Amino acid sequence: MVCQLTVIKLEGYGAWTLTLGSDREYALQILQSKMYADLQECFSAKNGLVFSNRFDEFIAVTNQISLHDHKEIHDRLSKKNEGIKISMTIGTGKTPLEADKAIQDIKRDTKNMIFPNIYGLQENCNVNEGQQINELENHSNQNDVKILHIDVNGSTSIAKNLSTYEITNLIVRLYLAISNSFLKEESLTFFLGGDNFMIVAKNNIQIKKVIEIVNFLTSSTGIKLNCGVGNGINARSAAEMATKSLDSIRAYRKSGKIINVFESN
Ligand SMILES: Nc1nc2c(ncn2[C@@H]2O[C@H](COP(=O)(O)OP(=O)(O)OP(=O)(O)O)[C@@H](O)[C@H]2O)c(=O)[nH]1
Repeated sequence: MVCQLTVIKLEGYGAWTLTLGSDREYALQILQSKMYADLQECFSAKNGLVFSNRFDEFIAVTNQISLHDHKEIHDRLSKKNEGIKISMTIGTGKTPLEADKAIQDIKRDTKNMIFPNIYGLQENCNVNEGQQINELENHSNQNDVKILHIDVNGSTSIAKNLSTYEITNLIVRLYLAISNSFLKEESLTFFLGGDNFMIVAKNNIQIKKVIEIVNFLTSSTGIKLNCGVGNGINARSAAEMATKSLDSIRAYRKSGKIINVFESN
């Protein structure tokens, strides 16, 4: 039962932004969104999923993605963005929060730099005959990844009498409430756009607990939420199942059956 996360950071970014002068914001926004697109393309091709955490750093769920794969992506993106230093730190834990905290410690110690600007724990790597470290021991065939896809039930009608920015304010408040509740369960929430959130959850969270949290969020915010739960051997397959579960909730609703939390597999 292991969650593998990779934090991707733009290193020395703050200082580098100053070299662009004051008329820089548009350029930074273009760079950050292109970087996110490139990372999502590279990691999703290997069945991972990247969340744009704070725009200048990204959190990817990388179960089943090897150190060698990371190096390949790192080389490709470094070549494409020569002025910018990218770092990747790979960490594992029993829960997503534990993996995130491990990353913090791994990055602090330079002896954990396995390749230039790629950090990880040596003991998580196999050494092959050529004494080259090239694989993380992460090829579990178990459904280690659990992802929840939450969206607002009927957001189109809720938003009818609100302005664009008033809707944003509502979504931001909702984001904070979801993040706070799931962080207590060592699970990490990300905003996807529109009225959608994904939670990288600890894989032994009970469905009973998820229902309790979703009901608490609905009663404390006054906003009805639906939550699809998915499990998979990697992030993409877990996210696919979570979205499938959410689509099932919509299908049930159409047939008159109201369910707000559903797990497909
Ligand atoms: N990232 C992401 N965004 C989505 C997805 N589905 C819908 N959206 C976004 O969410 C917005 C609202 O769409 P819906 O959630 O379908 O609308 P709704 O009125 O809430 O309808 P129900 O969810 O069926 O209750 C859309 O404009 C999209 O921006 C999805 O699977 N992923």
